Amino acid sequence: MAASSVFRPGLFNNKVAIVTGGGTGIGRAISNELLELGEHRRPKGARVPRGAQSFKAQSCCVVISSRKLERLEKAAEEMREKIPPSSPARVSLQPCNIRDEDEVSAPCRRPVLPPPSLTVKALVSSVLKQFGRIDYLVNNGGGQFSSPAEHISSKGWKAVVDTNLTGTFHCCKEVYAAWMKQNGGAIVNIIADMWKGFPGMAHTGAARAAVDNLTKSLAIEWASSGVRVNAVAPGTIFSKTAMENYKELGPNLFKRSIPFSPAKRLGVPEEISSTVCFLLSPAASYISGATLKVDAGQSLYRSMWEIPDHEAWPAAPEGENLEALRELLKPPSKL
Ligand SMILES: CCC/C=C/C(=O)SCCNC(=O)CCNC(=O)[C@H](O)C(C)(C)COP(=O)([O-])OP(=O)([O-])OC[C@H]1O[C@@H](n2cnc3c(N)ncnc32)[C@H](O)[C@@H]1OP(=O)([O-])[O-]
Ligand SMILES: NC(=O)C1=CN([C@@H]2O[C@H](COP(=O)(O)OP(=O)(O)OC[C@H]3O[C@@H](n4cnc5c(N)ncnc54)[C@H](OP(=O)(O)O)[C@@H]3O)[C@@H](O)[C@H]2O)C=CC1
Repeated sequence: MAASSVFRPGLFNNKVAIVTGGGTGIGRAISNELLELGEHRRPKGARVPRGAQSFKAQSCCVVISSRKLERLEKAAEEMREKIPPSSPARVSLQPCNIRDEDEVSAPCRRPVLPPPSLTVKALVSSVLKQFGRIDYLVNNGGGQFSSPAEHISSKGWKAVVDTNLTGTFHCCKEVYAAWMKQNGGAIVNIIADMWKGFPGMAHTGAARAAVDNLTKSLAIEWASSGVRVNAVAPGTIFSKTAMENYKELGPNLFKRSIPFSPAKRLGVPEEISSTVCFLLSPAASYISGATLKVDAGQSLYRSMWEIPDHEAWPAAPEGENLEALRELLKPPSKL
């Protein structure tokens, strides 16, 4: 049988992608997949086939972007080391805080070292200057902290909503205005398993549900420009960086999540990146406005939030049904 028609050699050749949060965790796996650096695609012990084409096939220019320059530099260097000399794949980095839409800090005219942190507008214009096109946008940069809703400060709420909802909107809007409106393209938004609410992370649940809805609106508004907009909702996905975000709570938070997955294991970023690349690829040419859950069924299963036993609930209305229920719940009479 011929090689997979979904990820055939050269699928992403000459395309340009922006991956926010592209230097760590899920974003790193997406970037690797687009650059075809994914060792995981090769079964253990399998020999590289003659010509080795299939393993550097999805050569693409990937711009990884997030706030922390050092992280980006390290990630870009590691990725570059893996790109075979014969491959046209390129990785470029650009610090940017997706919360900043406009040219608050104007980009420098001459290249400077280190690159300045750009606003979203400046990021998009810099990528267009450098590569001349933007075929794909992956809105993966984001996150949150864990807290009961009653303890989330207004500043904390805004930080999470600004990052995950407004940041995603900024990136979609700017890439559309500056390139995709005239030239088409594909956008994938990373959201979360917030289908049963997100107790313990209410801010992110609200922001991600909003992005799910935004995905649908943009899919329709931008269809006539040939822009497809989809989302991916991951289950609990382990990476060191994701865990470290929760500081000392991290290890326990991720370990504790295992029984709540029908798979009885956590996912890894490479199990998300394949779906994202599918949605970007021509294999998904008839898919828009969709959110794909990549969670082993977690969203259909148990919630991690424990509700303690309590008697605070409003009483049920009196009547024969309540009487029967009381009868059922009566402790068995002693003989
Ligand atoms: C396991 C489950 C599934 C996993 C899902 C994942 O997504 S894994 C992937 C996980 N990866 C990520 O999540 C990566 C990205 N995540 C982040 O960068 C942060 O989580 C962020 C989104 C809050 C932004 O943070 P930032 O530093 O840029 O924002 P800032 O400095 O502007 O702060 C604003 C305000 O927010 C508040 N506040 C902040 N932290 C806490 C806290 N721990 N506690 C309480 N409150 C907190 C605080 O009020 C603070 O102001 P203050 O009181 O200090 O004046
Ligand atoms: N891991 C999981 O279980 C799940 C993850 N997700 C989501 O998937 C995405 C990737 O997470 P994951 O890889 O797991 O965790 P990471 O913590 O490794 O990734 C988060 C990335 O987002 C970047 N980022 C955060 N804030 C901003 C910002 N304001 N502007 C630009 N970039 C930003 C971070 O880089 P920097 O700090 O340099 O800015 C980092 O690269 C996130 O949106 C996350 O919430 C959703 C569901 C589950």
